[in-house]
Amino acid sequence: MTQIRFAVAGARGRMGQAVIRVLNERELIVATTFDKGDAIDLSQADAVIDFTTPAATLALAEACAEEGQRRAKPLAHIIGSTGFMPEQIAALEAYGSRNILLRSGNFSLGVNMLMGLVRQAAAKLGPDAWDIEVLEAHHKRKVDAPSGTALMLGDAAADGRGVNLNEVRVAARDGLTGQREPGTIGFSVIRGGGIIGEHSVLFAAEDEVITLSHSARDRTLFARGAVEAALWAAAQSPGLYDMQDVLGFR
Ligand SMILES: NC(=O)C1=CN([C@@H]2O[C@H](COP(=O)(O)OP(=O)(O)OC[C@H]3O[C@@H](n4cnc5c(N)ncnc54)[C@H](OP(=O)(O)O)[C@@H]3O)[C@@H](O)[C@H]2O)C=CC1
Ligand SMILES: O=C(O)C1=N[C@H](C(=O)O)C[C@H](O)C1
Repeated sequence: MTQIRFAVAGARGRMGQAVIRVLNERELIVATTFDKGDAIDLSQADAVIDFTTPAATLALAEACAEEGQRRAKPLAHIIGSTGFMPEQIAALEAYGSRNILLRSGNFSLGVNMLMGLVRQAAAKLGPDAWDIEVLEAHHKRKVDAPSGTALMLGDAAADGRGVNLNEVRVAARDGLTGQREPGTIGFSVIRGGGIIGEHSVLFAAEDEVITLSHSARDRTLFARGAVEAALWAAAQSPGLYDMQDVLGFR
């Protein structure tokens, strides 16, 4: 089998550096790396690993599609960037007809496993007795909130209850908020120091609380998952995929 050639976007960033380390450790081919302001040349790459920003990811999706037109096999675009607005997600997903597009707010096995547990718990613990709250904590340099992972966990909880997260989401509380509305899913955010990524989903009833949580100890974890995802994606057809597909959890 021919070896997959990788491009790394956001190469000087925290995740870009971790991805390059993992690719080198695994003796995989790093064909090109680029950052903000660099020209994007994907002519030697089969898969692009992208931990940048929503705007950079959208531009890269277009570059992948244009490069894909020049060859028989489309490019795999592995997207770890978070903080997308709904209209940006729609624009990005349109590239699923031209690129192999795999996006996840968290590439760890643990969080993807947790999503299934949260969905299952939310399906059993109804809104009359159980309130769902998602808590997350990250380092002080993170620029988006709630985290992509928190939103994935919120989505899993909403899915378990058969509702749309956008219709039940409470993003912030401050001042005279009034009592909690039954059926809502609240999000709380902490930013500080070097915290890699802490996520919990609380199911709170009158007399008991269940907490399902995940703690990331090293961001290499996400880089390893993204490289696995890219190796998997390179063998797929154009379409929209996520880490649940890679792990066979769907
Ligand atoms: N899905 C997952 O498992 C994970 C997702 N993330 C997400 O990944 C993203 C990046 O995180 P992190 O590495 O910590 O952030 P950093 O700020 O450390 O890195 C982002 C990098 O992207 C670069 N960049 C910005 N714009 C462009 C552009 N137009 N083209 C190419 N590169 C560009 C930045 O360059 P410059 O500094 O010059 O602007 C920077 O080097 C965030 O959205 C974060 O939430 C993080 C960890 C895990
Ligand atoms: O910005 C980060 O650092 C992280 N971002 C992702 C997110 O938004 O969920 C994943 C991880 O928690 C680290």
